[in-house]
Amino acid sequence: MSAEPRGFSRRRLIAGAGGGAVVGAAVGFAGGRAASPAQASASDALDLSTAYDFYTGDHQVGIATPPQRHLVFMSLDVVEGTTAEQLKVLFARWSAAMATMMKGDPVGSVEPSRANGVPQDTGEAYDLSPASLTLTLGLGPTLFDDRFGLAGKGPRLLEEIPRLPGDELQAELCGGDLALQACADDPQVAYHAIRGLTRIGRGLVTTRWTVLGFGRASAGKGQKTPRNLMGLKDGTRNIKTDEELDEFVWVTDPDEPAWMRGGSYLVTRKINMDIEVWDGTTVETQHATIGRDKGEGAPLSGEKEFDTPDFKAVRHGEPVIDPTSHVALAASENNGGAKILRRGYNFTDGLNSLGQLDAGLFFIAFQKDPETFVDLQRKLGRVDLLNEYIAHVGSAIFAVPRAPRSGHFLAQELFG
Ligand SMILES: C=CC1=C(C)c2cc3[nH]c(cc4nc(cc5[nH]c(cc1n2)c(C)c5CCC(=O)O)C(CCC(=O)O)=C4C)c(C)c3C=C
Ligand SMILES: [Fe+2]
Repeated sequence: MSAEPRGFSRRRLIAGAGGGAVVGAAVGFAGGRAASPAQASASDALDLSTAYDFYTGDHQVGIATPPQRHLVFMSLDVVEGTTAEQLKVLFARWSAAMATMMKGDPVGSVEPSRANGVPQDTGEAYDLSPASLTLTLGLGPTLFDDRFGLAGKGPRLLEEIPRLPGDELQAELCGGDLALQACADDPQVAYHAIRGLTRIGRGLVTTRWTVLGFGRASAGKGQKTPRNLMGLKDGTRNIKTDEELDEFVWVTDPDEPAWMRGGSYLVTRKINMDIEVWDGTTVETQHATIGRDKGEGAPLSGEKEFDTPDFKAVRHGEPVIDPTSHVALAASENNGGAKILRRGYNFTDGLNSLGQLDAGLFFIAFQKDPETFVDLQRKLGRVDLLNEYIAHVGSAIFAVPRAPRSGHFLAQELFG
């Protein structure tokens, strides 16, 4: 793990949304193996006093960190005419502010002593706990074009994601010179952090697109598997061990720039769900589409959530797990052993122009080689049964530098 939380106070230990186990006890899943909501247990509890350290060693926080409940993700563009020197100062100021806010502290005065003073910190997180806030910086491929004196200095594998099968991308939801990811167990803490960082960048960066995420749709080490907006457990077979992180997530290539070694490549996909259509399908169709059942989250070839799927199992002459189901296509067994770290969130933008629920999965994946994602999505985009119910509308890639040493700042070596 890249960071151990500091401080643990029972005082602030609270149950998860809805009060957890007891409240949900009457709810169950039709269609077979019933989930017991009583499983919503202590592992679901939050400790809002938890604070992560920004200077964590090799890896930035917000990657291997067990996913928090809320996300604010902001893509930004750098203003034309900005110099590398100005970007250097911005990264230094951002790094200092990130470290401060992750401790739960304001970035300067909330209430200036002079009546005509402008507050340095906007104040909406003033009395709130750190709430496990993590702040993560990413650098997009366009940062390394010829506008800012950084051409030729980008990471080796940082290239725009190519057009992929089934893409319905909207330009205004794609790309960006820079990305800021804030994750926290209190949405206001995450929002305050992004607001503060964009304020520090005023005049140098402009906002491009943003996503507010909730209900973490992925599981980290020791976490109960959450559900996405299709009601499916998401993250069961996610990367969870340090060995897998070393093998699939952290950049180790000695030919990569020093500031990238220990970093990773972040891919985002804003994926709309056709929720009304999904909600009108039988549970049997839903199971077949994903290749797992809904209540327990077990592979259709097994009984329990963590049973290893048997993609060769046959019943009445038919494969038990459809080869075009989502998990059959995505599983590492069927992709030469390749794995990615998923760290996505559910999102909603309210209603679309037709009055339908505008919601879906803000998919986030970290990997040492972006080609792993591209290969997977090329396959999924062609034949995944899930495609009937989803549309990829946003896409971006960012290089995530390694964590800075104490007293240094993010991507410092980039500026010579
Ligand atoms: C290109 C990568 C992937 C995209 C895009 C993606 C979208 C997507 N996924 C779900 C729901 C589930 N995915 C599950 C497993 C799973 N998904 C991917 C990759 C992408 N998903 C992988 C690599 C895996 C693991 C496969 C395996 O090893 O078995 C699951 C099952 C539970 C789990 O293991 O996490 C669900 C459910 C949605 C709804 C979605 C787009 C909206
Ligand atoms: Fe998936």
